[in-house]
Amino acid sequence: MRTRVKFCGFTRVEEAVYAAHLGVDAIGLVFYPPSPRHVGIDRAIEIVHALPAFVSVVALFVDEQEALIRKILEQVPIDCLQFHGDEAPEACRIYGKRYIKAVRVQENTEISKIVDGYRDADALLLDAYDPSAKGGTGNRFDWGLIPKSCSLPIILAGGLDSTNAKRAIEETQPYALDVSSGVEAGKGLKDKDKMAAFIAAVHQGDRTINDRKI
Ligand SMILES: O=C(O)c1ccccc1N[C@@H]1O[C@H](COP(=O)(O)O)[C@@H](O)[C@H]1O
Repeated sequence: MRTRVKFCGFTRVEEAVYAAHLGVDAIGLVFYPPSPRHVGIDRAIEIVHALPAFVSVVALFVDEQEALIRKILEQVPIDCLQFHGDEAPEACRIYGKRYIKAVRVQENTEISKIVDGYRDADALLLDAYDPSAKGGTGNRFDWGLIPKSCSLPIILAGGLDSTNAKRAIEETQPYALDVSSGVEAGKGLKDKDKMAAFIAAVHQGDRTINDRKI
């Protein structure tokens, strides 16, 4: 088993290429204008074209207009969509693309019920709820709220960094980890050392769970 990793919120070509060379599985581009990590179409194209093969590109949207999503998809080679707002299942599937539905988890969130509506999603991303922001907050949520079994692969997000990634894997065994703030030098600027430390922590977590299975 290997836990996949997505680093989200790149705004610079060089940092995305560095992440790819560290072995990240996916890089996220934030097409949400209020975010400090927001990228425009031209910069997104530059970043995607600089990446080596076998690195997936995920486009993150928050309750975005269909026309703008379609415009971005026409111009930027995107592998997967990440819907981080209150998008209904029908709104997520109309593009005919792989998609990830993000859920911002609170004490009373009925994760299993939500999954029923998004059965055709490729994964369910669980992030911390924050009333003042839609994501990328660096906040964690209670991992005890994650269902023990789920019909969709779970991507764990929210406040991850190199100090808790290993434990996150050991305790929740997700399909993937997604991190933004925890590998940054400042909002929208990735830190090479933090990215490398995060990947190393994921390898350690994977070793522990693989050893347990032997
Ligand atoms: O990164 C953002 O700015 C962002 C904005 C709006 C919605 C989601 C956003 N990012 C996603 O938030 C989670 C958690 O991020 P963090 O590691 O806690 O900073 C992650 O899935 C990002 O893809």
